[in-house]
Amino acid sequence: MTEFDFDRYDRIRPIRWTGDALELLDQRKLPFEVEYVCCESSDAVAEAIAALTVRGAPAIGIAAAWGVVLAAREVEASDGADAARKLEPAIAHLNAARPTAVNLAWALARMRRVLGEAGSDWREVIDREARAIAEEDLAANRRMGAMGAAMIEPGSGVLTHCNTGSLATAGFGTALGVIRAGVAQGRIDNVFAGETRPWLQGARLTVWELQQDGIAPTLIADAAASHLMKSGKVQWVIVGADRICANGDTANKIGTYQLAIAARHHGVKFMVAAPSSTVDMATPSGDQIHIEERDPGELFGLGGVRTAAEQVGAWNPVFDVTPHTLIDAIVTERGVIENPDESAMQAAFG
Ligand SMILES: CSC[C@H]1O[C@H](OP(=O)(O)O)[C@H](O)[C@@H]1O
Repeated sequence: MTEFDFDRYDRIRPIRWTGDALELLDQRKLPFEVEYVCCESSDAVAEAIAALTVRGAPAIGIAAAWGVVLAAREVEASDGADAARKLEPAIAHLNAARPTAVNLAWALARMRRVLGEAGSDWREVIDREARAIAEEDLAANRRMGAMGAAMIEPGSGVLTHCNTGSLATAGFGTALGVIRAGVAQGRIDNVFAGETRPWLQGARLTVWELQQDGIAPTLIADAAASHLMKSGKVQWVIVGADRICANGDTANKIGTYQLAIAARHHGVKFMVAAPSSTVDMATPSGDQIHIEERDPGELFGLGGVRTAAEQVGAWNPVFDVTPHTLIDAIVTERGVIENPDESAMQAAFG
């Protein structure tokens, strides 16, 4: 990977700190409009996270960290402990914006911790911490890209789900980072992307992102995944994660679990790529993960046009849990865990 030209493959930045405000690339408008939303308060950041203006597990953690910096503009405090007390309502509000991705709580816990230890320079301390969270995420993604790609045989086809690229992170991406690196190294010949209904992260975001890099993806309906695997055109399913538990069970975008079941049935390998900030050793297994349920209205139409019959009921869980037994490899910046289970996770993260 020393030869990898990151500048060529890593140009999208979904989160920009101006020094006074947080600019978020509005993912609700992509791929047709590339427009940044300007957040000048922590409430605006919390709202942007809840509305999916910014989305993707690492990206919402980074945005929330900058949300704390914005909240600090409204507070007078003598030292970090005093500031931490006064900022707690804003931090709690940010934390409640979305429940499943642990990166949000993780980033806010980091901000709380440094505040608690800071003196009168607490404003600079939290500014530095928010910047560090973003920079570390980018570095982690680049490392994961190298390690994940190394597992893929040259000439392979891969299938991915949802959007795990630059848009979902500080840059480069998790699963999509592995795919970018794999394409650049000539290991991956074909990239298939599932639409990812109902919000269409795959069709609207992943496909657009890959096109920015000059990579031509093939879009499939989510329902076509098993048929694709049976055709022999993919050797790996590569996905991101919103929370990885102490036994390796992994929460990710709804539809991931059925991809893992189908992959095992067809002898296709299944890789999860996520930074260590997505690992939650305090949650023993997937049974304890809070699965976000969004507005059933997301299922009733497409692009503002109603497609469902009137007065129908709907259930809209937006994540599911893949049991660790269906995962061949978890890749974080700390290394690769093959056949993850409780003891392998404990050895890597305990
Ligand atoms: C590397 S992002 C992880 C994760 O975030 C996505 O969810 P959402 O679009 O609802 O924020 C999806 O599950 C990705 O795999």
